[in-house]
Amino acid sequence: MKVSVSRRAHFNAAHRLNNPNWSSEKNDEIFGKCNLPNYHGHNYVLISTVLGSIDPDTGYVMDMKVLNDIINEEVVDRFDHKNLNLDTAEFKNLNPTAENIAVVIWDLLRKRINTDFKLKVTLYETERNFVEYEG
Ligand SMILES: Nc1nc2c(c(=O)[nH]1)N=C([C@H](O)[C@H](O)COP(=O)(O)OP(=O)(O)OP(=O)(O)O)CN2
Ligand SMILES: [Zn+2]
Repeated sequence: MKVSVSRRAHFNAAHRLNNPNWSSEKNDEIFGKCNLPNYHGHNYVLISTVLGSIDPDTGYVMDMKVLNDIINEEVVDRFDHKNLNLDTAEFKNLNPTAENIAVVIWDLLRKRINTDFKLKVTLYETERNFVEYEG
């Protein structure tokens, strides 16, 4: 029997979508206002979901306090109030789209969560735009 546990977190960050191999005209055509040179921000909402068996001793799949500590250490401390393009190593050479941010976050969390568990991240960039990644 597998059960999932999820933890919601949030971080605020600035970004600019840009492909350095394209002309400014093409970047404007593809990314529109998301390519504006002075960056813009989002209130990102991250839902991290761990799927596994219930430990008969604790009744937990995974202690959500431990999950919360991992999310804070790996994601919130790293990205909150940062300019993703300028301030983070992860997006120096990677376009900080919601898709790429979700994959980067999944990789960071995956290293810290027992491989007995499946991991899924859902990242809301706006109230209406969200992406999901599960490896
Ligand atoms: N596949 C993707 N498409 C888009 C991404 C992305 O990361 N992946 N990102 C953007 C922009 O960065 C931003 O998310 C769009 O913001 P906005 O147009 O303001 O989106 P809203 O849902 O808040 O606005 P609406 O009022 O619903 O248009 C664009 N595309
Ligand atoms: Zn944006």
